[in-house]
Amino acid sequence: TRFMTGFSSSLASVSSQLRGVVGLEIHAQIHATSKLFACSRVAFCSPPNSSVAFLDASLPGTLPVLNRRCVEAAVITGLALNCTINRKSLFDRKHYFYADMPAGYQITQQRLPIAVNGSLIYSYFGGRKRNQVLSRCVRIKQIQLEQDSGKSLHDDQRSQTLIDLNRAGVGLMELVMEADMSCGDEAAAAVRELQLILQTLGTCQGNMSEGQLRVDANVSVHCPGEPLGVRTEVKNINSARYVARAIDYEIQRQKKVLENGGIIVNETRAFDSKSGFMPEPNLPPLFVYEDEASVPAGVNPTQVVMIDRLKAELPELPGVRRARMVDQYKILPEHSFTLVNEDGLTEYFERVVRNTKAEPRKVIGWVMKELLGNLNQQSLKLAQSPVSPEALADLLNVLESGHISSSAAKVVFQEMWKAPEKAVEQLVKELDLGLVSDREKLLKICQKVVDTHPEQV
Ligand SMILES: Nc1ncnc2c1ncn2[C@@H]1O[C@H](COP(=O)(O)OP(=O)(O)OP(=O)(O)O)[C@@H](O)[C@H]1O
Ligand SMILES: [Mg+2]
Ligand SMILES: [Mg+2]
Repeated sequence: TRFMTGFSSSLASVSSQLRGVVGLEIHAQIHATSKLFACSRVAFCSPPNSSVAFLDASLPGTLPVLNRRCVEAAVITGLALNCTINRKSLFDRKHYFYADMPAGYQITQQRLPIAVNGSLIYSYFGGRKRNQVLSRCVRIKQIQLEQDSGKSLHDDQRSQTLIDLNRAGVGLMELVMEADMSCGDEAAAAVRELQLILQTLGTCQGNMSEGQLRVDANVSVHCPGEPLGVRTEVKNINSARYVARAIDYEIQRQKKVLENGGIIVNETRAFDSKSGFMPEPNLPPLFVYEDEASVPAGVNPTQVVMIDRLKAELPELPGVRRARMVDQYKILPEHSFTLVNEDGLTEYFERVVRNTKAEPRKVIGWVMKELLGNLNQQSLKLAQSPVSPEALADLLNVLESGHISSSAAKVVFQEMWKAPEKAVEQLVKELDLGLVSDREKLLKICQKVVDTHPEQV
């Protein structure tokens, strides 16, 4: 008995030291009109098998032709994630047998991927009360180009499996992250930040529920300072919330298994088997060039991917934009997150600021409270707002000039929402909300109040 007690208490103390370790692999469908190696369209809601090139169906005699747009998307994404772009990368075949992969292999980049050694900086609300903005960094091991598979559709009534090849051959970027995270919240925040970056770049539409962004979570537990534990893999998670839940569940499960003296088994399916790679014989090495000067003679510079050109066209990334908002307009970091998360909201805010004398810090209050409040209440998108940034700026100018009080301005805003065709001045007049500044008039009003209230006087 004494032995058993001692044994279980030492296991319990091991368990309390155990920490989760998380590494993500993320598949992002490249936003392009055609597929990675064929001219068939990338179509999301079209009828099954209506967008299938001979290559997608693996007809004999077909050969892959690389889509330049997909390479550019991977390079742009790599640049935005601080990666080194490999001037030369290679394609490989990964063999496995699945009904929705008619060739029996996937073309991917196993040996030498297009981008390596990057990083993703993300923030999340943590701390005891979850009200602290914590900043983290996860290393990106690599970004590889590869083909998506088709889809198997199971018809239970007829007990049949049907194949839809519309998705077969769509370009994917697989982003492999190092196992730098430790819980579901971190992973979910990293996925959200990546989603925002991809959407800003336009390299992936990032709609998770439509499968445009799919997450595989690798999870293990270990005691800090000791080697990493055996990982298990939860595949194809299609929402950031599920990423957090699946990971936290898996960390708890593994802790319990170890606590009860069990071992973690590497649960990777046959689909992932490491065997079965070979160099793709139908595709030459992929070269990208630094600038025009580095393009070899005889190669048409309009037909190649040039890094300096893509770099010059990179948009302002979410992290940079948030920092600029805080710095330039002296707004709260929380508000900078809201501005960047809502499509077009930064532009709206900046347009108001440009057109008004009101301080940016005042403007942000109106945008966060009145504008977003009304939009949320009516489940409207920003683009559907009846009040334009210029109209809000007009209102704030009238408020600044002292013609109306701030509570009256709020009433006017609600009226503008209902009647966007009316100008601010007109509404102020109609509602009789203007502040009286005529001394004579004010005296008369005061005298009348005094005269009619002798007792109080
Ligand atoms: N002990 C560990 N605990 C948690 N995550 C880990 C651990 N070891 C590796 N990982 C993560 O597992 C992932 C491995 O991905 P990688 O693509 O290299 O291989 P794979 O999962 O075997 O291949 P596939 O692409 O077929 O799934 C990386 O995101 C890495 O960070
Ligand atoms: Mg992988
Ligand atoms: Mg994996």
